[in-house]
Amino acid sequence: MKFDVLTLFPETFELVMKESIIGRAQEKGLVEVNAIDIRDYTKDKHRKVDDYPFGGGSGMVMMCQPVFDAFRAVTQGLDTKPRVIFMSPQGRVLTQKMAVELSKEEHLILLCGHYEGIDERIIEELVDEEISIGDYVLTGGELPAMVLIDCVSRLIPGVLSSEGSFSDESHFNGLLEYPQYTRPAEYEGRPVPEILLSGHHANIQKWRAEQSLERTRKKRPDLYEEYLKGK
Ligand SMILES: CN1CCN(C(=O)c2nonc2N)CC1
Repeated sequence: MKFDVLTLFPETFELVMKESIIGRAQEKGLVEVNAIDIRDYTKDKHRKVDDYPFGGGSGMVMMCQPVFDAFRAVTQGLDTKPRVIFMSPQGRVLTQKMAVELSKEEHLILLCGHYEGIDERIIEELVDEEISIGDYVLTGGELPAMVLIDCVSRLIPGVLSSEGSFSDESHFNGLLEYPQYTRPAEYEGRPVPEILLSGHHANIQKWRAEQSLERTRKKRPDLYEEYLKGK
């Protein structure tokens, strides 16, 4: 899986994407994350990439030319145009289901905006889909892009140490994950549920399924309703 990220802050990615699971996935050749500096493609002698919005208003808007040329550099010579995702508060909010869908792609281009936004002609011409990580406003698209790369990459076979790692996780099956405990069996008078010490795997699995249902019902009734509909 290849992610080409068009950004004004490539160093942010290099720092975060070489760590932990994503870093190891890159070392294994399972994932490739390329941060492309949009500023390298400006034709302006002052390396300008933004300008004042037509019609007035506060803030600056990212200009077409550097983004179009960065896109062309990344897609030059490709037989097919990769799916282009613009990280935007106006997009569909990212869910695990969308992450599973995206993990089936071979190559994604993620466009990170900054300032007040980007020239609409970029979205009309280059963007296939806008994706948001939540209904709040961030400074730029870099953190949302890293969130997307993280939740998609961990679904790629071989990235997580054991494939079962994510099948019990929250949202994998539409429910929240059961409670987790580790040693000691009692901490300051607080015991671990007996069932987990029983070694009876069938009973443990049953208890965990019940816990997932119950905590989803309590913490996320919206997900619980969806889950019941799907049954
Ligand atoms: C131009 N810039 C505006 C702010 N922004 C977001 O708030 C955002 N992106 O993805 N989910 C979000 N929420 C990113 C893009």
